[in-house]
Amino acid sequence: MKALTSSSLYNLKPMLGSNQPVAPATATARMVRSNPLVHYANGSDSSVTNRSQWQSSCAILTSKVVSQEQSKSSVSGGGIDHVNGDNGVARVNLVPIEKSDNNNPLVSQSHYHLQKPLTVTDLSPAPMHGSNLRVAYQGVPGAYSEAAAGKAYPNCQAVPCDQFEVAFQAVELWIADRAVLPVENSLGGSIHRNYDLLLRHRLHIVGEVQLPVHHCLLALPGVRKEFLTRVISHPQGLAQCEHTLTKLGLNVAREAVDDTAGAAEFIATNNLRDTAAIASARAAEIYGLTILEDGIQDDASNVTRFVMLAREPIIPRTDRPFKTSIVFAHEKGTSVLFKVLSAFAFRDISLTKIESRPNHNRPMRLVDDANVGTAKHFEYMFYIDFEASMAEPRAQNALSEVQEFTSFLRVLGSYPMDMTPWSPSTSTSHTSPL
Ligand SMILES: O=C(O)C(=O)C[C@]1(C(=O)O)C=C[C@@H](O)C=C1
Repeated sequence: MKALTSSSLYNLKPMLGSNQPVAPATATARMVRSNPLVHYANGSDSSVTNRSQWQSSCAILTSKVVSQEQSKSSVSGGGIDHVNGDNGVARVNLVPIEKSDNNNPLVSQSHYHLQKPLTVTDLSPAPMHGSNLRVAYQGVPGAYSEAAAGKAYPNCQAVPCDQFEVAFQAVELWIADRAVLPVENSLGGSIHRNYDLLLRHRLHIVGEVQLPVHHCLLALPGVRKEFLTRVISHPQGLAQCEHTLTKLGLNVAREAVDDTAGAAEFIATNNLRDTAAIASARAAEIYGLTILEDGIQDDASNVTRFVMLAREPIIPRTDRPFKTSIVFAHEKGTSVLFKVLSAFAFRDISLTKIESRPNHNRPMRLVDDANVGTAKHFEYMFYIDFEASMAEPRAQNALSEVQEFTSFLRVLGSYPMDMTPWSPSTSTSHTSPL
């Protein structure tokens, strides 16, 4: 499958029907009520979806839309006649039900679904496993992100995207159902860009996976290490193998590319006999390269943590360990951090991650419940992951307190923890069922 690019997403819009963006049904869902929603003042908030796609997927829903202007425009195609705007609420007309064709099981089945009233089961979150789930990831086949998609959603359809931002947009535009996003590695640390993207988009974290990352040095068949003048990979791949490359005597140029498997593909496509790639054994298989060295990560227990993103949050539970991710800021500076940490310490809630991202010169537009927006300047945005479910009173109380200390607080998601024990990584070629 060809990787999605931002221009291919743009080209897809007219094909899907209307190219008018509209907010998804839960775009305004707030887990901590009366909390301001964040937008970038420069209008870069791209939490949009395709109107006709959205309408055809949910025939009997109403949704708050981005603006009255958008809600008033009529839509053609997608099986919905038109949408009326009224105080920012779009009413979706019901799809007319055609005469039933009892000889055609598909037609009669779809009518059955249209006529059947919604039940509690219909409203429960989509199953974690399902062969129909389309999962967007950054990279090309053979990338670790593809393996993470397969670990999170066995038998899913993995959708390659050329950039992380495109993976977010693929979900927002209903081209994919989930996106999988690397956020931190045990050797290379945080993948900062993805924290910024989590803030700028309105997707929800619905799960996490820890993927052991087992790197190989790949080259064209017949190439020996002595021929190499260059090693290419994703910056994280290069960082995770830095010392081993030096130990192997490979003091050659190191160049960063978009993803590890893309590096392998680049060597194969351009028949580069002086270049090696750091990538997975599966990438070697796909692009016809040989493995010069196996397991070249600097630490055997090299693990990358990925989060899964969806348009809707999942309902937090207490029957298994959950983690919750939040982002917060205060316009009066960073002294708030100590108070926030104490809200968790006081309730014995363990933190598994703290990240701060500078936010200078990026005013943000916060929207309150009355839809009134104000521009705020935050010097830093703080991200925290803590080990508790939003369904637990202690987590709810901690967040109420955090909300008192902060000018901006958003729950990015409350989701089941990946409890897989961290063990030395083995080859990832067998971990991906894709
Ligand atoms: O390039 C890939 O294969 C990816 O999936 C990206 C990525 C990352 O961004 O950290 C994922 C896992 C590894 O840590 C190396 C690279």
